Amino acid sequence: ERSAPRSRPARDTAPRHRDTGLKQERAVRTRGQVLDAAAKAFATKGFPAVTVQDVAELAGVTKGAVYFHFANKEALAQAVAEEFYHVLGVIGQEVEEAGLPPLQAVSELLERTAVAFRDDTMVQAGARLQIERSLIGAEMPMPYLGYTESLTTWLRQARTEGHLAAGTSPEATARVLVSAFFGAQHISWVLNDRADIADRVQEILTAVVPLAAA
Ligand SMILES: CCC[C@@H]1OCC(CO)=C1C(=O)O
Repeated sequence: ERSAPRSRPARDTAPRHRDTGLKQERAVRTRGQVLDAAAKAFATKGFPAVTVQDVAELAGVTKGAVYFHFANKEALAQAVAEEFYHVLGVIGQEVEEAGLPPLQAVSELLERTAVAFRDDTMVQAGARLQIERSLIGAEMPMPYLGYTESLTTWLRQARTEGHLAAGTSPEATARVLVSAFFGAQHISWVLNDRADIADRVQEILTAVVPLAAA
């Protein structure tokens, strides 16, 4: 006769679930530490000179822990560049949520971005990696266009609201602002490690925005 099915004790999911949760938490934390270390290394030494060992040492983890999260140095560069654009995106969202008049939003975006370039290692690393993109044998995010699009949207809104000087192109003005910002942050980085970038960006805004304003 068929044996009565053995009643099995309910699987005790708590410790395992808790254990998995802790493991996941630790993995997420380690990934963040590795990414921050990679940003510091890329920002200060540049992609070609950085080794995975450098990143492991800066993060205080083993090389194996780095390779657990990132297949190689190129993957680290891609992840840092993606995080760079995530940071720029958050700045854009914060300015959007501030509900400023469009020309003020343009200025606010560039002013906050200047501070991020001065103070945020992830941003500094992303900017340097984009300059070194031809040395990185991996697909890197498309630079400049997302930022230009954000500025163009606000400048078109300014035109719709009659705050743009007649004949001023929102698209061209956005490209001028991105080019000027890109150049200013690079020059500031070379000359004084971006200490004066906020002042340089203020000069751009003072020179360009009034010309665009109606
Ligand atoms: C914010 C202006 C553009 C920005 O400045 C440096 C850099 C690096 O690629 C940028 C980008 O990719 O959008």
